[in-house]
Amino acid sequence: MTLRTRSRLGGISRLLAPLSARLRKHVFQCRFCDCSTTMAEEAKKLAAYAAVNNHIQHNHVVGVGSGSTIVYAVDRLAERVRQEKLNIVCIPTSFQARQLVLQNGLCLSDLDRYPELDVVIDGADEVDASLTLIKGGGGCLTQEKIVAGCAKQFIVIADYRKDSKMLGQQWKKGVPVEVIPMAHVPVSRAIVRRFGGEVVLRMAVSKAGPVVTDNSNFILDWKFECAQNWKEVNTAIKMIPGVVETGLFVDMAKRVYFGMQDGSVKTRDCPIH
Ligand SMILES: O=C[C@H](O)[C@H](O)[C@H](O)COP(=O)(O)O
Repeated sequence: MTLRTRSRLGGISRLLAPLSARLRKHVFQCRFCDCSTTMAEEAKKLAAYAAVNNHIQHNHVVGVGSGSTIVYAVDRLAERVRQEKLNIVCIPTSFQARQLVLQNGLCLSDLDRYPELDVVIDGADEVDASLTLIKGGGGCLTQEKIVAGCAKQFIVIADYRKDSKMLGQQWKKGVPVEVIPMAHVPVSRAIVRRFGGEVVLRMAVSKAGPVVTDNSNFILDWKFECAQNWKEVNTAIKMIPGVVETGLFVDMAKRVYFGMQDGSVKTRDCPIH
């Protein structure tokens, strides 16, 4: 390394010195590696920690969502239970959530014993301006919606990539619809006939054939063409024989926490809750 290069590098590191560790990490990672993944993971963690810090209290019955963002929430929940000796009961929304609860040594229960929850924390694939959500990217929508429907507060955690004015802006994989296997063709045809777009049967990655949900059903992904009245669409799709549930969560979320790229957390509240 020449003296000139060394002095240039010294100048750069002096310039960076006042920046926070997180920002410095991003500056370097943005230039030299796959920083977008690191930033998104950091953003998920920020949102998850903020939600657990703000909404979980002693003696709460807590619904545990599914996906990659919820992993950070369960980490923080377990940390708070250990540190603050909180008495918390967890209701899972999927096989994955159940495993997370058990692996973190948290108290596992179910809706038979706790049909009313204090708070449910869950991720989302996309959130629009009025807090309508698309969920089910990981195939867990039905149990998630059941558990969220039993909660006094349904809190969503997401990174900045999920934040949209209108559904479909960010999330391009469509609305997941869980169906009884024998009905997947008629349901697909009925959705396209009524609402247009395209419906695809979700295929498994490390298994031959379709994805099979925790409830032994299939998932259709409806790639819609334009913005819709999501409340009406949700009701209409649910009326098609063979449909178990849709990944449209309308008027359910009370607050969304978005972890942002700059290390902040943005919240959006539902006007009707
Ligand atoms: O089926 C999966 C769930 O609805 C997830 O909560 C959703 O897909 C968001 O997952 P992630 O936190 O991995 O983005």
